[in-house]
Amino acid sequence: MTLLQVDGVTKQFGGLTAVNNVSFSVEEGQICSVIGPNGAGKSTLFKLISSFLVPTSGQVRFDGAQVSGLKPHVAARMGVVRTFQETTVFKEMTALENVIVAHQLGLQSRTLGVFLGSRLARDENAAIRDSSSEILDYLGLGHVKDERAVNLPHGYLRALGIAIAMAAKPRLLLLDEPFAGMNPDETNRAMEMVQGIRRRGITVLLVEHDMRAVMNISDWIVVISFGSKIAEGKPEAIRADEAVIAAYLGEDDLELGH
Ligand SMILES: Nc1ncnc2c1ncn2[C@@H]1O[C@H](COP(=O)(O)OP(=O)(O)OP(=O)(O)O)[C@@H](O)[C@H]1O
Repeated sequence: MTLLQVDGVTKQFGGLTAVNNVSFSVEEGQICSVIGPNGAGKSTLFKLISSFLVPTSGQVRFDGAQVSGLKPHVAARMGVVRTFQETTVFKEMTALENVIVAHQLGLQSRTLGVFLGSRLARDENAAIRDSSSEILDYLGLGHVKDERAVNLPHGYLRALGIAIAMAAKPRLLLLDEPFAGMNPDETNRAMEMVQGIRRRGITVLLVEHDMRAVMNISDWIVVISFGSKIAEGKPEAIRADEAVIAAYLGEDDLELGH
């Protein structure tokens, strides 16, 4: 079943067309990656899909409903959740407290805090704590859950950003360059984490520069260059695609996953 449909999406900034009539779809249960050289328009496309930018033309549909133009938190409530940058992690709080707060923020917007102080609220708080612990355990962060975020190494902080997004119970999780700045060990752990997220039944769309990681974990890859889609397909086909190879020529990290 098609979960996400990107339909002829274009974004112009003044005279510059950052994303040019891009269409593709993501099937439920897949890991789909959007890749492209520097400045190709990946970040812009990511923001268009996560409703942080409104397309100049075209639309994004999720589970049949239009999400482009909605406020990001409304799209999130529908199940389209993006990871949060490290800056939105509360550095002085522990990893567990961060995920609990993320759960509570979601809950607050649903119930307006009407249960506050009630027995139901206490039960709900216990459930939130359990669910938060479970997410951290699942993502391999169980042993650092009582560590303050400020003390966590880079890779763990990234994983915590994913844990925070998981608290919003996504159907589609959008990951913005999840492997950027990671060493090979961290990248391997992060790749396992993404596969684990999919095993939980969550569809994953990631935007990434790191070809190697993308080749290893993706079911489907969409390649953009200068704002336009130049190829899409399975990793083996993308690796051999001449337009893709040409687009990446001259990049420092030309690594088509070999
Ligand atoms: N808010 C904006 N205003 C004007 N131009 C923008 C804006 N955001 C992006 N651009 C331009 O759109 C083009 C695509 O940028 P974008 O950041 O989406 O590319 P990218 O593929 O994510 O690049 P990178 O891999 O370097 O992050 C670039 O030329 C960029 O300068």
